[in-house]
Amino acid sequence: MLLHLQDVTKIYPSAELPVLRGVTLDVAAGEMLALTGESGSGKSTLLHLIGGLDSASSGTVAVNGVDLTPLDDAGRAAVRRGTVGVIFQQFNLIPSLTVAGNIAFQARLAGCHDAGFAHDLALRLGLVDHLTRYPEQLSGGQQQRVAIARTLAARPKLVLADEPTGNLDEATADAVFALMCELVRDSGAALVLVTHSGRLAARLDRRLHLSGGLLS
Ligand SMILES: Nc1ncnc2c1ncn2[C@@H]1O[C@H](COP(=O)(O)OP(=O)(O)OP(=O)(O)O)[C@@H](O)[C@H]1O
Repeated sequence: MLLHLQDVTKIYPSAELPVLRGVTLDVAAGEMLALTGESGSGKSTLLHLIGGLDSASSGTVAVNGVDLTPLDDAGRAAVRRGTVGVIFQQFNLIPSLTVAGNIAFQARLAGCHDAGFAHDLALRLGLVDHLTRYPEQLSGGQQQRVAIARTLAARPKLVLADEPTGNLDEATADAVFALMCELVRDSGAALVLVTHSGRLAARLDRRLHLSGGLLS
């Protein structure tokens, strides 16, 4: 199993109640899953645990056969670099790098930069005329397409996307979402998508709902 969560709980030190109360989840290689839930239900928290950006209070989080729970921040980051790609709502591009530099950034960190593959992604995402521009010179939809290219250029086995089209108008969001799904599917990666949109969730293989700290 590419992703395996067993009885995962999360209690923030400053909070009285747990955000996650025993989440168990398996995601197979190549599977595309939507995670929905009310605001504050813990969707981003769960995604952060899967991506190794934070640690669980108890339970097991295993990515590609590696249990993240005993690892420190650096250990989790090492697993993430080689296996997991994250796409955020706010794009999170590096302002001082060009589009080409941003696309290559994560693949370089992961030690797998391939100029031909990066160019191919730029072509499919309609970015070849913008490669020498900087993020601030791009529209929101273009910036998110750069973020998608940057993530996929590192050839992750698992893509985590937190409201990736939440900052875009509906027409742009639909186009970017369709392109993201097509490219993730072609890459063979699995996708865990956090979304408020039932419409977008309906387009994926499987849907799970987070409520009261549990998945159903
Ligand atoms: N670092 C933190 N410290 C303390 N509490 C936190 C922290 N991060 C999140 N929380 C709390 O945990 C709960 C779940 O937050 P989370 O961001 O995971 O929810 P969400 O479902 O992603 O919400 P939204 O849909 O609004 O983005 C919320 O009550 C939030 O206030």
